Amino acid sequence: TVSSITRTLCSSAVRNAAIKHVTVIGGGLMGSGIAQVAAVTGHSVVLVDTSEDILKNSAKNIQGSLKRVVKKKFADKPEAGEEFVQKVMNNISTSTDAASVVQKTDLVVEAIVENLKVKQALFSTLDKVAPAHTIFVSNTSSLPIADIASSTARLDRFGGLHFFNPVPMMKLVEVIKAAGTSQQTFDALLDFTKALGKHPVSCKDTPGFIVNRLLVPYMLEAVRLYERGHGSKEDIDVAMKLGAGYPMGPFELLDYVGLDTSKFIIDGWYEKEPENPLFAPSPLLNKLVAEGKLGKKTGEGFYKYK
Ligand SMILES: C[C@H](O)CC(=O)SCCNC(=O)CCNC(=O)[C@H](O)C(C)(C)COP(=O)(O)OP(=O)(O)OC[C@H]1O[C@@H](n2cnc3c(N)ncnc32)[C@H](O)[C@@H]1OP(=O)(O)O
Ligand SMILES: NC(=O)c1ccc[n+]([C@@H]2O[C@H](COP(=O)([O-])OP(=O)(O)OC[C@H]3O[C@@H](n4cnc5c(N)ncnc54)[C@H](O)[C@@H]3O)[C@@H](O)[C@H]2O)c1
Repeated sequence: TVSSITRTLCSSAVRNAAIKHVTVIGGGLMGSGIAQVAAVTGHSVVLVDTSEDILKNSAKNIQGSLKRVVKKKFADKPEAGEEFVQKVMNNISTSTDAASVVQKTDLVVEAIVENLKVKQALFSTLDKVAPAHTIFVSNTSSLPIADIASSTARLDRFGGLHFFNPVPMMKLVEVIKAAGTSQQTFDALLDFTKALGKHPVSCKDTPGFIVNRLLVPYMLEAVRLYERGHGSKEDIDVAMKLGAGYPMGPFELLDYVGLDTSKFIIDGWYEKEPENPLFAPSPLLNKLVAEGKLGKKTGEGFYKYK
């Protein structure tokens, strides 16, 4: 029955775990996925964003993604599938006021815009109102965890959890131990990652951790290859899919990740290491972002959608 499946998903691991209640800040691409996965695995989740309209859209996206999962899992039992979606959605509430909801939370996962000052301002506010035991993590793609944590007085209870897009499908989570992160916090984050059904890898607090330090320069090299006229976008994408076994080509993946997020990442690294040719800005990427063509999420990036 659906209850037994839900019971299996919401395993006793969650009942005994240190992290039961999770606040996810940012209901965009990543925050919605993180909230979904935490809710599916039996955690109580509050999803926070800046407006009710955005949160309505986040809930719609989570429901859409759950329906894709259910279509397979409950192929011959659509009613049980509906019940499952409802149960998961019941584990998620929403709010536009982070400070008022963190009072009961064990973990705050931040997935807002990739901007150090904005992230610091958020954590500095939350640090004053969250309970002492609450662990803070950022899902940042490229910023040093220690720089974000410096806005708080809980360096030992601050770390990184870097998820991958689309969160419900991607098995990896990079767990980042910054200079101040305590072993107890790091262990709790490893346990939480496993309770989500994900595979953790341990990372140092270095630019791009593991995946993005390799993936982002690769994607930018593809844009530069295209800018030089050495291949069409379509051919470069097909080449990397059929010749290197990647599920998406670099242009498809840039559109999927978001061109604004990709630009934030590369600009930040360029500022720190302007002599590194792998971090050089791309005129084409900058132009698309200036035109509001941010990829799949806005209907157009390197390609058109819809
Ligand atoms: C920059 C950041 O800091 C870090 C990052 O996140 S970098 C980006 C990392 N992500 C990647 O590299 C993604 C690469 N792409 C992929 O792995 C795959 O293309 C993909 C899993 C996204 C989609 O798979 P693909 O076979 O191409 O397409 P599709 O047939 O639509 O989907 C495959 C399955 O995934 C499911 N799926 C895809 N997206 C989903 C979602 N958001 N929710 C639920 N299910 C989803 C589909 O239902 C489908 O299931 P089925 O095969 O059993 O029917
Ligand atoms: N897109 C990816 O593939 C990916 C993968 C891993 C990590 N990340 C990182 O995750 C974070 C979020 O990325 P995304 O792709 O989900 O972005 P997104 O633009 O889809 O969503 C960000 C959300 O945060 C909200 N927000 C902004 N400021 C806020 C605030 N002060 N309080 C509450 N909500 C606020 C926005 O309204 C928006 O809904 C970034 O740090 C990004 O680098 C992105």
